[in-house]
Amino acid sequence: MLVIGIAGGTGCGKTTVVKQIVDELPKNQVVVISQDSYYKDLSHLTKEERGQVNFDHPNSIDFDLLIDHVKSLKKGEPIEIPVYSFVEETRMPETVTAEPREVVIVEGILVLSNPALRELFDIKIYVHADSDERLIRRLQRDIKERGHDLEKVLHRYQTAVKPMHNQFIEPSKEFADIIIPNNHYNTVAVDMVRTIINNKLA
Ligand SMILES: Nc1ncnc2c1ncn2[C@@H]1O[C@H](COP(=O)(O)OP(=O)(O)O)[C@@H](O)[C@H]1O
Ligand SMILES: Nc1ccn([C@@H]2O[C@H](COP(=O)(O)O)[C@@H](O)[C@H]2O)c(=O)n1
Repeated sequence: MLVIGIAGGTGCGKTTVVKQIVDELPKNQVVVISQDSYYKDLSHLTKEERGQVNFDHPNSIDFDLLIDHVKSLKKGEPIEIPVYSFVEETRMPETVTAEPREVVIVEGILVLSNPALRELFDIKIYVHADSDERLIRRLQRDIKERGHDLEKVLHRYQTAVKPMHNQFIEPSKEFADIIIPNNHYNTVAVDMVRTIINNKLA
C-alpha cells in the first residue's frame, strides 16, 4: 500500500490535484480521505456558536480518529468516514464506508502539520498557490458552495484562515517531498506524481 499526504492552504487546489491524479488510476486502486470529514462534532453548539469556531486551528480536527483510520486501512481493515456539512458546520449522523486500496490519499490543509499523521505517509506533497489567488478561489467557492456571504468569508479569512495558515500550514511545507506550484493548472507536476505512483505500484 502507498499512502500519500497532500497539504496546502485553502484554495490552493488540493481537491483539484487529487482528482487529476485519481482520474488516471483504476477506481478500485485508490481511496481518498479528506481532512474536512474529520472536523469535530459540534452538534452540542448552536449554529451561531459554531460560526465563531476557528476551523483552521489543528484543535478543530479529530486527528486521533483520522490517524486511527489511516492505520486501519494500512492493516487492511475498512473504515467508517464521518460526513461533515459545511452548511450546518457540524458532523452529520451518517458515515461512509471506505475499503483499503493500493493507494490511499489523505488531503487537507493540516495533514503535514501533525507529526503522528505525517509519519504514516510514504509520499508527502504540498500544493502551493499564492495567497491572493487562494483568497479569490476561496471567496468564489464559499459564496457559491458553502452558503457564506462576502463579509463572513473575509472576516474568517482575516481572523482565522490567514493567521493559522502562517502559523501551521505554510511551515509544514518543509516536510514535503514534492511541492506543486499551482497558481496555474500544472499538468506536468500531476503527470510526475502519477508516474511516481505507477512506479511504486509496479
Ligand atoms: N490551478 C488552478 N487555477 C485556477 N483555478 C483553480 C486551480 N486549481 C483549483 N482551482 C479552482 O479553485 C477552487 C479551489 O480549488 P480546490 O481544489 O477546491 O482547493 P482546495 O481543495 O485546496 O481548497 C476550485 O473552484 C477550483 O476549481
Ligand atoms: N465549517 C467550516 C469548516 C471549515 N471551513 C474552512 O475550510 C477550509 C479547509 O478546506 P479546504 O477545502 O479549503 O482545504 C479551512 O480553511 C476552513 O476555514 C469552513 O469555511 N467552514
